[in-house]
Amino acid sequence: MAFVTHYVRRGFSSSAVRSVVIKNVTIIGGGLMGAGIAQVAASTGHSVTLVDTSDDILKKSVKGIEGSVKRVVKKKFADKPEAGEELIQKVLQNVSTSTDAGLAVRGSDLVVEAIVENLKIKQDLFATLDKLAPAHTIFASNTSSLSVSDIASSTSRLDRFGGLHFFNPVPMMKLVEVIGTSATSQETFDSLMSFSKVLGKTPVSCKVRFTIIIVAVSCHASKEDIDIAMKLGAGYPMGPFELSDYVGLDTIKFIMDGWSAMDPDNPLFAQSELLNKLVAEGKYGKKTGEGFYKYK
Ligand SMILES: CCCCCCC[C@H](O)CC(=O)SCCNC(=O)CCNC(=O)[C@H](O)C(C)(C)COP(=O)([O-])OP(=O)([O-])OC[C@H]1O[C@@H](n2cnc3c(N)ncnc32)[C@H](O)[C@@H]1OP(=O)([O-])[O-]
Ligand SMILES: NC(=O)c1ccc[n+]([C@@H]2O[C@H](COP(=O)([O-])OP(=O)(O)OC[C@H]3O[C@@H](n4cnc5c(N)ncnc54)[C@H](O)[C@@H]3O)[C@@H](O)[C@H]2O)c1
Repeated sequence: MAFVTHYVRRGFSSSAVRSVVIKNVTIIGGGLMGAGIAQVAASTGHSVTLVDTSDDILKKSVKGIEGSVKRVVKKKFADKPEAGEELIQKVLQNVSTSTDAGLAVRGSDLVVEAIVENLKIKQDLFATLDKLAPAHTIFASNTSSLSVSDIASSTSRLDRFGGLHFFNPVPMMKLVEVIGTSATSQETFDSLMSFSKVLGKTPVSCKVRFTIIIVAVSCHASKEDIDIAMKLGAGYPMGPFELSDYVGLDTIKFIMDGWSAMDPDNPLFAQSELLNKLVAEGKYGKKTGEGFYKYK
């Protein structure tokens, strides 16, 4: 099923409407976020290629997608199990996997990157893909904290580059931040907004930083008290420590290190000994079974 995204070029009448058909989506990075983005794209009829560095990781990604779709179906199709099973199969049929990003992007209309939160690695990936993807292909990064302009700077398609910042867990969170750089064309920005809506998300074009997590990690009250206080006092569904374990302490450390490198004198970005210790011990949170909290 192809989704035609109509847009009006800036300054042209609607008769000049050009359409971008977003049907084939390549997602690079099959971790927490990439697998979730692949799931919602496949669930809305897109043909998805999920790329990661090994078949073992991709097998785990697809297993995670299947488990997540089953959780959604269990609720949505409680009284129609056959229809639910049909949806599960349909979603899985829409997802193919590859360890060759260069090959995968050859047929893509949109490439969404959700790899490790490291600027150089993202830039190197996009520089390679820029030479192999078709001219019309839009590139988007799911980065939490890096400048989309900096990431885009390694490519020649600055007008067809933006940010698509999904929130974790992707199947449940409606919010998507669509980031346009000063070079992003209106067509690209509109296409990313329309694509997010087709996924059933609510796109906004702004940047929200998670200061709450930074402040909490530097607090000296117990993690349990802080989490309880934020849930019961501020209505958060998860406290900052619980959320950090959910996001991944490795990712949070990448973000903190990036911000402290950009703004070394800002006390908000001072190194956290506790966070550094946990990451050094491989305790990344829910994804490794232990972070600030232990998981069964
Ligand atoms: C230093 C700077 C740090 C920056 C950090 C990076 C920030 C990043 O860039 C932005 C973010 O993402 S920030 C992060 C932003 N994100 C947040 O802030 C998240 C805040 N947390 C929440 O919104 C809720 O706790 C959850 C929705 C996660 C869980 O819901 P809950 O009610 O608390 O508890 P529940 O019992 O678990 O689930 C109930 C039902 O929901 C369904 N379901 C759940 N997960 C599912 C999945 N993955 N798939 C499918 N379905 C899923 C399922 O039906 C389940 O029922 P079941 O019978 O168990 O199958
Ligand atoms: N975790 C969150 O809550 C969250 C939320 C929003 C945005 N983000 C952003 O999304 C991105 C991914 O975060 P995550 O939590 O999914 O990380 P993750 O560690 O769970 O997954 C990253 C995946 O990328 C793969 N990868 C790394 N380099 C690669 C390459 N060159 N080619 C292909 N695959 C590669 C890794 O093998 C891994 O499977 C980061 O930029 C992060 O800032 C994370």
